[in-house]
Amino acid sequence: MHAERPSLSDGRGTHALRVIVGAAIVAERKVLACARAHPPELAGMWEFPGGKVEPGESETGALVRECLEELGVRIAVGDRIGDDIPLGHRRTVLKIFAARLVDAQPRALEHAALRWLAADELDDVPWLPADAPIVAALRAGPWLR
Ligand SMILES: Nc1nc2c([nH]c(=O)n2[C@H]2C[C@H](O)[C@@H](COP(=O)(O)OP(=O)(O)OP(=O)(O)O)O2)c(=O)[nH]1
Repeated sequence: MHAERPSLSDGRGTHALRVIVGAAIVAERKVLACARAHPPELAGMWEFPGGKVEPGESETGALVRECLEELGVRIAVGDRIGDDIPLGHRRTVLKIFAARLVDAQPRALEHAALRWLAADELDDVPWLPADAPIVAALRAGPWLR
């Protein structure tokens, strides 16, 4: 017997469910948006900082690690924003969490640029298409009020 990663069966075999986590970091009624530097097909599109949950890691743990790597900040992770978003044709979902800064100010260690956006500025940047429901939830919800 050995421990298995959570998995789903699709009738063609068993595949691990891959989870990408992202942080909607809110401060002073603005949310942090980050411009991707790579790969070329995603460069210039804006996203929430985050990345893949590695084997053995919690979703929250992955988000804290990614924000430290990408922005040089420690965050406190809050509630989910929106629902799971399926990404592409693979068994991958995107999950976004509200978060706040614990100490330092974010620096673009891996991104091309950072911007703090108020509710009425959310459309000022081209978000990755999958982020549209999250951007809509941020605009309608309590986080930026
Ligand atoms: N971090 C993040 N990824 C997003 C968002 N929206 C969205 O479609 N994605 C997609 C883009 C990428 O295909 C994937 C995340 O991959 P990534 O390359 O950032 O993840 P990672 O840092 O763990 O990857 P790696 O370079 O270490 O392999 O999820 C978002 O708001 N934040």
